[in-house]
Amino acid sequence: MTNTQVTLVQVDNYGPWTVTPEPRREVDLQTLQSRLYADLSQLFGNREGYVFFTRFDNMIAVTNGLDREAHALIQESVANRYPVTVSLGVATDPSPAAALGDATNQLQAAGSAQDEDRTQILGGGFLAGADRTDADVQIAHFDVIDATGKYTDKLNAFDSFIRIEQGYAELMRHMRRAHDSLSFFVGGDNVIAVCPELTPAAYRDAIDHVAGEVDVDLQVGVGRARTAQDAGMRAKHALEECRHEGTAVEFGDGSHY
Ligand SMILES: Nc1nc2c(ncn2[C@@H]2O[C@H](COP(=O)(O)OP(=O)(O)OP(=O)(O)O)[C@@H](O)[C@H]2O)c(=O)[nH]1
Repeated sequence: MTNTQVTLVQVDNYGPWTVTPEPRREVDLQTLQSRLYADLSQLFGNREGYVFFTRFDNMIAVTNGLDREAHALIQESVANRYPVTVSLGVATDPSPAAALGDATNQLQAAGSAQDEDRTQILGGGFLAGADRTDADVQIAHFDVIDATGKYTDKLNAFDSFIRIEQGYAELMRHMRRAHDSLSFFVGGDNVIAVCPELTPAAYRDAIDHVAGEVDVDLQVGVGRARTAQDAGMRAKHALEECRHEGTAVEFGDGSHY
């Protein structure tokens, strides 16, 4: 069974800050948001975690291996570097969607995202070292088949973007509803999904669903490991197998579909 530790990162009281004392320049907000994401990617990444930008004011991380102390250090580092602080809600569950639900409850129970007195919350449960296994995290790396030939080299950049985003929107909804998974666009034509223990048939179902609904063809490599980064790297190698073998689903352990 998987056991995913998920951390919800929420920028404290960000909405009011963006308009106080008057609306701040959008370019400055974009710069702050992308730099904060870059720093968090390194801070979590140096400790074998993954973080996804989602809405920027809320980001979602897979943090197996990061204990309370590591989270507190990340929080302190952000507070020292930025004019904003972050709250962190943490939870573990075999289902990534359920873990995120519990992590979210930690912050919602402490107050509103726009409560000026609710800052730097660090709440929740961490996966104890003794309970960790080499199969706690399952990550799927999806990619659009021949996005360059079908879209990038044929359509203008915005229409290519629409196609890719449609594929992503359909995939993320389906993976959330049918398979309790959290899927994140990571750039280009790539989506990384954090999943419970799913079979090759479940991934085949997701690929067929997206092809049927929005006519975007996907392939996926799946990896399983102790940490997000190891699972993610295995997924990338499995995706290379898809490319070489012409298969739609590869698990890296030889099972494919
Ligand atoms: N974040 C991320 N982006 C990637 C990765 N690999 C490729 N990309 C992005 O995806 C774009 C398309 O690259 P590919 O997926 O290799 O190209 P493709 O034309 O779809 O070819 P096939 O995937 O072999 O069918 C690149 O320009 C990158 O932006 C990856 O591992 N991670």
